[in-house]
Amino acid sequence: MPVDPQSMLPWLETIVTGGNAEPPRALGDYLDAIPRLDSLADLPKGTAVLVRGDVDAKPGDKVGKGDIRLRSMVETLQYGHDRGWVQVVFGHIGRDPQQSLDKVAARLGGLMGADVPLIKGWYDEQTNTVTELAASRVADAAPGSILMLENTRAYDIERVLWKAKPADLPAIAEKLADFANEVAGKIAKVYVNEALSAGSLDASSTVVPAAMDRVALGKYVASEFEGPMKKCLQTQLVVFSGLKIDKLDDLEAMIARGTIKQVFAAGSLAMALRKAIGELDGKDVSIGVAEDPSHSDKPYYIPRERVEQAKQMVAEGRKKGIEFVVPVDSVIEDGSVKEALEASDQQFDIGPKSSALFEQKVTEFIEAGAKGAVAFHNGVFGMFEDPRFEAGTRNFIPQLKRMTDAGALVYVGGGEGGKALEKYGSESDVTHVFTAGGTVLNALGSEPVPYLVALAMAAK
Ligand SMILES: Nc1ncnc2c1ncn2[C@@H]1O[C@H](COP(=O)(O)OP(=O)(O)O)[C@@H](O)[C@H]1O
Ligand SMILES: O=C(OP(=O)(O)O)[C@H](O)COP(=O)(O)O
Repeated sequence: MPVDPQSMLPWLETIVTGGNAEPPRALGDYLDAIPRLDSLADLPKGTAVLVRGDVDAKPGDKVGKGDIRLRSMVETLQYGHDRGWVQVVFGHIGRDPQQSLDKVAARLGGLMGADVPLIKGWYDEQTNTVTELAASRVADAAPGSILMLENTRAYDIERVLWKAKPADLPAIAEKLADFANEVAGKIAKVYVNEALSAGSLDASSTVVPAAMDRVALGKYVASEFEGPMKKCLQTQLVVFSGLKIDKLDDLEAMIARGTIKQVFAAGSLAMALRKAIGELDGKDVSIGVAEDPSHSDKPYYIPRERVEQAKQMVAEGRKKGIEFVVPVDSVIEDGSVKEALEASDQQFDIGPKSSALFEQKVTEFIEAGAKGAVAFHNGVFGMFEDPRFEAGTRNFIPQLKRMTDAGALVYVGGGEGGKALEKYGSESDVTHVFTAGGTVLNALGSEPVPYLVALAMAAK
């Protein structure tokens, strides 16, 4: 059904405010509201179906390399192929709008044992229309075909919601409604989301469903949310690290769920927590340049309100018996190790005493009876791409294996944490590795996953 700009506006408000529901809906509520792939079993042969695909991949020289997200789509695409649907896979690759999906289309073709032609120039931003070329390629495709549209981020409209505030929405609602209607009118009116990692506010994930007659969750995405993701909602031990301080919101939401007993933190989060713990215990802890307002434009900067937030989290957490395990030393910019940072120091990794402390705390977790306990690991402990700052991350990966071997269920978020596991250990060291980073944090943390919000609305 075409969507008009008046109904697009509240739709967009819901998307950019992260659900906007009171009380906020839980992951399970969104999942219950969205049909699964089997609900489309009655679609006749030849039906065009848009598949929002997890195409942000870097296929290596052979199958199995860099294509895990593409392999995650195979079951859903095979299902549609067996029913003779014309499946049109679309999605983004990287953040550079010039990047092409040609290698991705070729690898997907290899995985499916079929040619997957890539349709370039499928949208005209001047006229805000799907091109005739793209429309006719889809209309003329034989039943069972799989086609791919070129990188959705080649078009500005795909990214127009990224920084949009509610006040900006009236001015863009019409254009986005036109976009959704064009795609529905000229490509397909049925939509499947099989893109676990597509967690940003891309129009292909959050706006196009508005004009669809029917939507469904793909096989892989549904099973990841229903299985491992729901299991992670019961985490007892969480390891959180990385550079993004807004992960503090996600950590707070995870703690609020009430199952967490131990928090291991490194990176920026640990800086905020170290400062907070120091202030609560009456000690003056410096976190170096991370608290220097002249660095407020830097990614490692920790605004004062984040320290206040961390203080509240620690104070309340301690009352509930939650243990916060934070670094006791840091590797700074020149590669040396310091226990107390000076005002001009920037930390790039945790130090050896911290690694020993983390190992000791994992031992305590195991000795307390880890069997069946859930551990969730996200991020990296330092700038691990540089050998001078990799030791903290490298030393912790074997701790994940120790927990797994002791019977714990260990889950690792994709993104950098997943890369570190691949580099210093192996997937078999843990229970499960997600093929997404940001989406997992959304699902477990403070904001709902935008595409689940969109699909739940579309399903209504
Ligand atoms: N001190 C640091 N601690 C953690 N990560 C850092 C640090 N300095 C730089 N980084 C970089 O930040 C990236 C990871 O941060 P982040 O984006 O928060 O994690 P993720 O992508 O897993 O969500 C890595 O590329 C890492 O090299
Ligand atoms: O690789 C991705 O996410 P991830 O690094 O959170 O796993 C996705 O393609 C999302 O990418 P984006 O953060 O550019 O939207």
